[in-house]
Amino acid sequence: MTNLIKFTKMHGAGNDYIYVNTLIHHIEHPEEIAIKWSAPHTGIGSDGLVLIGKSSIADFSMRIFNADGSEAMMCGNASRCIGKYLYDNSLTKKTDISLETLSGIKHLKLTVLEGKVSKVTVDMDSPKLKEVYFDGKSGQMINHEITVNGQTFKATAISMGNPHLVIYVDDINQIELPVIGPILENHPLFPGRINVEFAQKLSENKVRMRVWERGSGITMACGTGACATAVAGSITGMTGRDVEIIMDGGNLNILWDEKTDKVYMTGDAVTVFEGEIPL
Ligand SMILES: N[C@@H](CCC[C@H](N)C(=O)O)C(=O)O
Repeated sequence: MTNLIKFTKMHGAGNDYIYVNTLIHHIEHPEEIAIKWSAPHTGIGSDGLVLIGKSSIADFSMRIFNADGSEAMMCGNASRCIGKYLYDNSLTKKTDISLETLSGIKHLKLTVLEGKVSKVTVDMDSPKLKEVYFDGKSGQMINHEITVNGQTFKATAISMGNPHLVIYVDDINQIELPVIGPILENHPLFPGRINVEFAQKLSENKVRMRVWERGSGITMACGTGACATAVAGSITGMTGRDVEIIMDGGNLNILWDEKTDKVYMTGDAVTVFEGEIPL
């Protein structure tokens, strides 16, 4: 008998994932399923697969797999969508939800409009600048010069639970993201690969950003990437600590709180459709 799996396609700022409630359906090999279902022509089409599950240390848990099947530690846009999924499907009545991720417990604050979640603020915890994810050495990488295809960029590495390389440029339209993105993702400085954000300051509190995601390529938005971009903007003196990040698929508001050192991300969460697919 065919095992039909119920899924929900959701997006946050255009970053789209397939969501499965593992309280109902067990997914044995998520790495393989993520590749199969994310394929645009032969699958459902998405930036990856997100599994919602139970947790012994938080209200629920999240696992996130990129379109190439690699598992990531954290996903900002998916964490907001999970908040919507849980509330809109009556899996919780809470509007403050704790979510276990591979990078720790995150706290979600839901805004409910006419019985449905319209936006979510996530406490993304403190950014880390000294995490060992580049070059096998610890230490900071702030405005570090990296040359790719004859172009030299000033890059800042930040972990928001997952690794990001943020590069501020004068004109983002001059950046050939499909060419430069994969080179930086796989640069020898980053043995674990890295997410790459190109950013252009529009004003003290507005930044245009485009992303090349590790394991998924160009996506319309990246929540952790938006947080890293705001933090990099602030530490390099480009922006303030309260910034709107404008991406291809939508905007996110990022606040890096001076008192607590925590980063708060606020944005939409949208249900696109529900379906069933054979495993
Ligand atoms: N789109 C995400 C991040 C997904 C994981 C990332 N590609 C990685 O491998 O670290 C977000 O919204 O944060």
